[in-house]
Amino acid sequence: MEGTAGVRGHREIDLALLDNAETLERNDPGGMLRATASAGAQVRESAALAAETDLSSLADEGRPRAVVVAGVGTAARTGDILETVAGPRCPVPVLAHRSAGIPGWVGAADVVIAVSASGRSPEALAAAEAAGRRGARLVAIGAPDTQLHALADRFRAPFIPVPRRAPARASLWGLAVPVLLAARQLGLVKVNEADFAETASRLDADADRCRMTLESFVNPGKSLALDLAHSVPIVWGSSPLATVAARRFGDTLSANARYPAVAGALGEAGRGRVGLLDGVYGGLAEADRDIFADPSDNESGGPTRLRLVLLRDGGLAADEEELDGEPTAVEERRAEAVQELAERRGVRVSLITAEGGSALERLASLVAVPDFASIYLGLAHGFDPMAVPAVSEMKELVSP
Ligand SMILES: O=P(O)(O)OC[C@H]1O[C@](O)(CO)[C@@H](O)[C@@H]1O
Repeated sequence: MEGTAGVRGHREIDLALLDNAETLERNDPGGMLRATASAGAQVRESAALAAETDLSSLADEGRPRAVVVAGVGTAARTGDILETVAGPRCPVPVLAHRSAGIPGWVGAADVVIAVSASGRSPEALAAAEAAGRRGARLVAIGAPDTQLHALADRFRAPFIPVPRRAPARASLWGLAVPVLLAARQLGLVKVNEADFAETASRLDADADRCRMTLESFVNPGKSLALDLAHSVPIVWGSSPLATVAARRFGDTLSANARYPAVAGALGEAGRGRVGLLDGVYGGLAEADRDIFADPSDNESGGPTRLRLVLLRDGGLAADEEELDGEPTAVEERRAEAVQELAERRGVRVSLITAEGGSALERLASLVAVPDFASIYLGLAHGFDPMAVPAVSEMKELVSP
């Protein structure tokens, strides 16, 4: 056993590196920061490309029985986004399906949205193939001139092109917008042009606040990265929408920063995982913290500690949602409670509160800064945030 594959970077973070734009640029040869900063542009570009695609056949047979968004990784996250933006009033079930093919019950009454940034994930391809064979309505979304595109053509299904940006996780917004537009065509989600425009502006503004030339103390992406340095991040979302953002942060922390993270819904966590706060990395690790130490100094020599990242929806959810979903007040009380629990145990908390009017814009406001934080955290450890050796090796090992 060799045991050194994938070993790059350094265990201790390099604080100086974060404020050196030239080094940041050099250590990000693939341009992950730039690709992430294009989120707002992706929203505009995808909205325009989707508008050029004839989606009328999707609505021909009326409202479907269910919608399956099929893909893996970032592609599947677009299904979570659709589910949360459609909200509790969505008249049909929306399912993000992450394994190859589609569930056995899917048939002619359903719609399958097959998503793959590369246009060749086996999961999306198998889903498109199965949907076509079973007579389900199909729409495919991803890189043009790919296997997925060819499958859509074969089944005479609409294909919405999303120009390729490697890797897929840098294309979240470019992929999510066509999924929402396909669902809008089916009458399942209320999202309008103003929502897209405001979301794009929000993403632009956050990218500007997180730009590499801006120093850590005024750059929310860099300061969140510093908050998380040498910790085990626990990312909880206060609402279903914030939970999608929390899971997205779990994805990017793993891939860009190579940090383990526990990510999910605070409601669920409150019945079990919140116990982590009492444990070896929680209260026990905090018990012997030097109370005079600089709180911004994540001492690398000390014990590994939890860092709670709480993503709060901010009580902005439309009142009408309360009729069907969980009352906002309950979510807010829970968010207050977990902050209190953390404080009692000395566990540090990073808080991000959603801003904006529409669900999509609020989601963007919870995703943008964490996206940058994951990249800065990886860069501070000397990792190339774009090229992840374990992911490439995994692909090689499983390919036939
Ligand atoms: O649908 P795609 O573009 O092939 O990507 C699916 C997933 O596979 C990966 O590329 C990793 O293998 C992820 O980054 C991505 O989310």
